[in-house]
Amino acid sequence: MKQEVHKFINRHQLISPNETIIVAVSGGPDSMALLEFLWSERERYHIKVCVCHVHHQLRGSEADEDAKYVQAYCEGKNIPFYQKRVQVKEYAAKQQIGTQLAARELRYEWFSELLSTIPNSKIATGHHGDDQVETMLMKMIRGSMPLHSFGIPAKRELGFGLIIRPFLSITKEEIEQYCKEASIYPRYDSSNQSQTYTRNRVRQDILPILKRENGNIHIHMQRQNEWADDDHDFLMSLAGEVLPTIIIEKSERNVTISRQALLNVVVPLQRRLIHLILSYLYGKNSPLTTSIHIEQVLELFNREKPSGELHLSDSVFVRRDYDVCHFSDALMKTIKEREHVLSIPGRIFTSNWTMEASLTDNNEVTEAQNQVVLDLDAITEPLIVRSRRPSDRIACRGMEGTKKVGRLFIDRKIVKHEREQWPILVDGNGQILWVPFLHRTRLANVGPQTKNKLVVTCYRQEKSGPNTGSDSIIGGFFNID
Ligand SMILES: Nc1ncnc2c1ncn2[C@@H]1O[C@H](COP(=O)(O)OP(=O)(O)OP(=O)(O)O)[C@@H](O)[C@H]1O
Repeated sequence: MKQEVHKFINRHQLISPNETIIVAVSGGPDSMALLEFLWSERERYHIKVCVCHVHHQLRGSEADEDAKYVQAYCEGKNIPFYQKRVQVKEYAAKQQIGTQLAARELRYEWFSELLSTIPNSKIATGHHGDDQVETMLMKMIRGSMPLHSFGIPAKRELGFGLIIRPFLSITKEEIEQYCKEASIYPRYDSSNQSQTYTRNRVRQDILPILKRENGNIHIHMQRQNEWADDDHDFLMSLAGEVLPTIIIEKSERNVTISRQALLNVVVPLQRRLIHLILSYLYGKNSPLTTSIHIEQVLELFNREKPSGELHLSDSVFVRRDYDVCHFSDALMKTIKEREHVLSIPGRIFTSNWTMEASLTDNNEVTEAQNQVVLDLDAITEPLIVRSRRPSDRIACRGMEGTKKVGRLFIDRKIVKHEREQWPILVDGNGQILWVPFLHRTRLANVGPQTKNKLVVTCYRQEKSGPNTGSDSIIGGFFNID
């Protein structure tokens, strides 16, 4: 096991002489093993080792015991120990994110602070090969793959420093064995056993089957990651060279390109060119630069219809006028606030949700909380998606007369700020067809007379933190892990 780790550290040049490695230790087996490993090998690498521990104040006395355990271990070996208490619950409520994500964001924020205060330092975490497999599987399941590798990177930038993961080439089992041999008796986090979190379901149900098929799956996935990154770097450098040849006009907030010039290059370069443009306009880590958005833009450019629009968010806009395509957020200012035309087929993204429309002849398609099925010929096109207005009323199915949309929100106890962002589907006459998850109109029902069956689906976009796959979209408004 030790040899594997040394090989991995050298291959990825994770550690350099005279550095201080700040080991992020939860008290669990992975980070305790990492601490023991780096501490015992500190002379070999000519490094200083210290420890940081975050007290999340989430698991009552269990968390107090974790902190005491790590501190006592460090005192026993004279390892410098840093600890910080963070208010996860308050932060999660303020940011409207899950506690797991809130804990992670606060942890990484402090890691970043430590990197700026401790000179020549790096943070090391205990992520291992099984974590790698789980992460990649989860991203594949959610469909949130970026263009580059989608696993945990062996090293990446964090604030002004680097975070490294020396254990990615070994398994959890090897770590447990190492702990035993080194007489380390780590703490076990009871929430790791819970089936509540998607990761734990992947860990407990899917991973064992894959490992039974091939115990080296973590190595194969790690290799896949590394190759994907090499390919991506190469393709990105090519895309950088091609970019000026497709641009017609560029300003701080707009990019205009030639569609034909884009479509003349191979598809992997097309994807990266769009990625470069979106990153230029909206920032490298913007959730608008994911494979899903890129796919949508390419779909718009490849359609038979010579013109069309795509709304990637409330303020981000792509428009095709024959061969000239505009990427802009300034253009949106001229459009009526928060009103979007939903093409059929088509999809609209905002920072919070995705609405998707298509025609189907599948008789199995049914309505669900996040899906409505309508007779297209009974409504006036175009379909419009917009936020609510005070005078909005809907002719709810199963009810007489009309009901105020505001009342629907109140009845379902939807909080005020969510109401403002809730998508509402309206037809060309301004008739409300659907308030996703709440009510549909009693009009435009599908029946034997229906020739064109329209399906509209609404997805809530998950909010996530840095490098957790901030691009993921999940099906279901309330399904946030
Ligand atoms: N409370 C914490 N304080 C410091 N570092 C932490 C803390 N929680 C997690 N980490 C770091 O992040 C890594 C991954 O976190 P995760 O919660 O996935 O841990 P884990 O797989 O249960 O690992 P461990 O066995 O080390 O707890 C850990 O190995 C550790 O390096």
